Amino acid sequence: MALPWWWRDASRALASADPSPCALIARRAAQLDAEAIAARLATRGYAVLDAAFGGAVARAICEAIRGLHLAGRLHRGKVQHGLQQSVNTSSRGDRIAFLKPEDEGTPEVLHAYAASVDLLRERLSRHLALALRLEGGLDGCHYMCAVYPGGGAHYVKHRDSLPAPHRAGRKLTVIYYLNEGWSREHGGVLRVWPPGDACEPVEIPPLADRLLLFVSTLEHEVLPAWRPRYALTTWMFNARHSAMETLTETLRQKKEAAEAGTLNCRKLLAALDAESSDEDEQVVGNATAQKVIFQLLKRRQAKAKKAAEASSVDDGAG
Ligand SMILES: O=C(O)CCC(=O)C(=O)O
Ligand SMILES: [Fe+2]
Repeated sequence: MALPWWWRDASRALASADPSPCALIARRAAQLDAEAIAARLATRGYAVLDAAFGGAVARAICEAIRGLHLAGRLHRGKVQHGLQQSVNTSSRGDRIAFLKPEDEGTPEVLHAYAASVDLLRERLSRHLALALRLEGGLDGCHYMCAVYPGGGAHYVKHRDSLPAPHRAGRKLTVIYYLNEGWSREHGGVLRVWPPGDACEPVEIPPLADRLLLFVSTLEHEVLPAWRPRYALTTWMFNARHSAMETLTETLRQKKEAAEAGTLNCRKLLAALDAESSDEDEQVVGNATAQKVIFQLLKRRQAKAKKAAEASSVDDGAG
């Protein structure tokens, strides 16, 4: 039976069409040499891969992030102090958004990228030397897109994870750079300090289609960028260490709050004894107020007991 004319035309068109960025990502990701990347990370602490997914993929991802930026979905990057965060533009000038690939609003190409990087994580986590180096396996990924708007936006020297003896959850930082036509005068170079004291930093310009992986405890810094600079960052994490890190920090904060409460309580009681009312109401938290009331009740009880004893002595004397 002869095929209809449209069938022949359609199949020709399909065969000649460029594969979509999503298809390209999946294809190229499968070709990445995870074994070689893992070996390099285990020995040197970082690995740079150029022409990682192809220029078309970098362009499509860059467009998707630009779209999120224009739609107001990015916010100022925050500086982390334990579990607390604050905006500090002199430390960090980027605009970021954490991506949840499962969210409906996530562009398809970012979804495809996340799926492929997650596959790379699985393959990297089978490498024993790397697991030993990271003191744990790689259980999942968190994704963040970032735009440095130019005008000297930078990120001061920092680590994404605390080094030993801490066992932080983030194990590997993986950055896909998206900047076509980037040149020296645009700045925005990433400096990474490889392990070992004597090492000079390695300078990595954020060139389009470059994939950089490094151990998250390494110090690094983004030099001032003079043109908008786009990147998509993934943190590969160990689930048990992440949970322990959160728990340790929560306990530390609770202890700190309790200590501050005890101090406030002493100050308040001293103020009560001195019958002064200079204390700033703002320093009194709920827990502190409870402690103060409890102390007052105890004092009242002690006073009442003393008075009762005194009156029974009086009665006896009468
Ligand atoms: O974009 C980069 O090159 C690094 C950014 C960075 O260090 C971070 O977001 O923690
Ligand atoms: Fe970082």
